[in-house]
Order: sequence, then structure tokens, then C-alpha cells
Amino acid sequence: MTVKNVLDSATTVGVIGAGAWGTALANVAARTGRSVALWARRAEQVAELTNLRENRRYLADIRLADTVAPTADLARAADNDLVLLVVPAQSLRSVAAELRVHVRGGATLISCAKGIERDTLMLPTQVLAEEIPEGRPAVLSGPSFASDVASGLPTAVTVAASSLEHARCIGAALASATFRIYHSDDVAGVEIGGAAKNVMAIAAGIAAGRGLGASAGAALVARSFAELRRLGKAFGARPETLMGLSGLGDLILTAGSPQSRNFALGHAIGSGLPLPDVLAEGAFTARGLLALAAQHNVDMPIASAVEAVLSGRASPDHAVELLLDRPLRAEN
Ligand SMILES: NC(=O)c1ccc[n+]([C@@H]2O[C@H](COP(=O)([O-])OP(=O)(O)OC[C@H]3O[C@@H](n4cnc5c(N)ncnc54)[C@H](O)[C@@H]3O)[C@@H](O)[C@H]2O)c1
Ligand SMILES: O=P(O)(O)OC[C@H](O)CO
Repeated sequence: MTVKNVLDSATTVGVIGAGAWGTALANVAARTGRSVALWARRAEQVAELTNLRENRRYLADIRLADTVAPTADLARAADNDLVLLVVPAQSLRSVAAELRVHVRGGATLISCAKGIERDTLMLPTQVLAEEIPEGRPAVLSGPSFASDVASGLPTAVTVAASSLEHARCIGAALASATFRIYHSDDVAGVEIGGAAKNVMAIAAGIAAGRGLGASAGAALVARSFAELRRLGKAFGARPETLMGLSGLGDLILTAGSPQSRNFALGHAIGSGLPLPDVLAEGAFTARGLLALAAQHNVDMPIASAVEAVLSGRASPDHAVELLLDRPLRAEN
């Protein structure tokens, strides 16, 4: 498919994964007047989506747009010009491997996951390129809670692809009045921002759960951003990407809101409450993030503290002590 096709009004859209974000993005695509196939892996979920026109488990109280067709048939959702992959980062490879036989040559494959594959330390678009070499990978990321987006509240995200023109066309095809899409060719920068902010949001949640106060919270966000920026730089990410929607923007949203599942996980850990049964991608990303940082000789003390707490090697209080005990240094 040429880039021009992506802009065509006849462009068709498939969404793989009917969790909160997949359901919200299916509605977003439907707003552009397109028919959308939404794939869920469980037949019961497809039946519920079809009959109730609502995703009660993952995105309650939001009506599924009339032009969204739920399906359990992977081929039906994969055989489209634009395919959005909206499953957890650690499941992306297995889903992509199943998808490959059904995907059109040259189809645009948009990763909407935020994370790093634990076993390989690969970013989602790298996983897609490896599993579906016939496709054209891209990433969609930025500050965007599924419920806000699905409710039609104003949101801005970034789509990145190796060709800026490709990213622009994707943005033009999926944007609507309240869903603003910026485009970029800094794929690694956008993906690193999305992956790292989840780990940092857990740190912010832990600090809030320990009652460390608003000043500590602000310091943590600023120093978390310094870590994110250092790692991004090592990957050749552009500063404007890291200071943009998928870096600083998403860090501010996620580290500052109890609505975030990553923040909520940290808060529960910090306050000693039962852990919420939700997908918190940062918990699966922390170790990989640190491994990537070590490979690039980048210091990430906050991410390291989060990983130590998650793996049970440090209590929240001990992790805070370790951060406060670090030698004083120049701010960079
Ligand atoms: N929810 C949001 O607000 C939001 C916003 C932006 C990005 N994201 C990202 O989108 C990704 C998905 O998050 P979500 O919020 O939709 O999660 P979710 O927990 O709401 O849903 C996850 C979905 O993936 C499916 N799934 C899990 N493992 C699977 C597998 N092996 N094969 C097939 N399907 C599988 C589940 O059945 C479920 O439908 C994450 O990487 C998340 O960081 C979420
Ligand atoms: O609920 P979280 O922490 O997974 O965050 C959702 C989105 O990534 C926010 O941009």
C-alpha cells in the first residue's frame, strides 16, 4: 500500500484487542466515518459487545459506536489498511505472530502499547517489524486515558513512523475534532517516553501512598523526567519528542493522577493496601527499562528504586531512603 492509500476515505480499520484502550480507539476511528472491526479474543466478550454495545469489564458506561463491528475472527480485523494493535506489550509478539498470515502486504500496523518486551528488550514497533516484516510499523502514544478519549474529551497524541509522511497520513486518517494527532518520525523517542513514564508513575504513586507530600511529588516528576531524557538521548531520541506529548506530557498525566493504573499500583504499594487487579504496564517494564539503561550506561535511580520495590528487594521506605542518601550533584 502506498502512503496515499492511508488517506483514502475508503481506508479500512481493524483494532486488535478489546480492552479499555482498544475499545476507545475503535470509537475514535468510527468518528471518522469508517467501519471498524474490533477483535476480542474471547467469544463471550464479542457477544457482550455485540448485544449490549458496551464493554462492561474494561470501559463501562461508554456506548460502542454503531459502525464498530466486534469480531472473534482475527482475519476479519487483520485484513484492513490500518491495523491498530492494542494488547499489552508482553502479549504483542504472540498476537502479531498469529496476525501475520492475515495481514495485507504494506498494511500500516500501529502499536498502541506502552512498554518494553521483557525477554528481548525490544520496543513494540521492533517486535512488529520482526514478526510481520510485510507491514509498515508505526506507534501511537501520548497522554490519553481511555475513558477521557471515549467520552469525547479533548486529547492530543503523537503518531510516529520511520517516514514522516506516513505518520502524517495516519494522523490525518484517524484524527477527529477532539482527538488531535501530531506526527513524528522519532519512533524510538515516542516509544521510550511511553514505556518509561509508566515506571515513573509507579514511583509517584508510592510517594503519594507514603504521604511524602506535594513537594516530594513534584521533585520526583522532575527527576523522573531527567532519567527519561537521559535514556532517550542514549537512543538518539530528539529532545522535542521527550519534552512532547509522549514523554513529558504523558509523565505529567500518569504520575499526577489516581486515574492512572500505574499510579494506583504504586499508591497501593505505598499505603500497604491490596494491589489493584488491573494492567499496570510499568510493573512489566521496570526490569527491561533498567537493562536498557545499563546497556547504554545511563543512571536511572528512580526506575531502579521502583524495580527494587516491585521485586521485593526493598521496602518503599528503604527505597526512599536510598534515593535521599544519594550524593548531591549538579542538576542535569
Ligand atoms: N487504558 C488506557 O487509558 C491506555 C491509554 C494509552 C495506552 N494504553 C496502552 O494500551 C495497552 C493495552 O491497555 P488497555 O488499557 O487496553 O488494557 P486492558 O487491561 O484494558 O485490556 C487489555 C486487553 O488485551 C487483551 N489481551 C491480553 N493478553 C492478550 C493476549 N495474549 N492475546 C490477545 N489479547 C490479549 C485482554 O483480553 C484485553 O482485552 C497497554 O500497553 C497500555 O499501556 C492504555
Ligand atoms: O492507566 P495507565 O497508567 O495505564 O495510563 C494510561 C495511559 O497510558 C495514559 O496516557
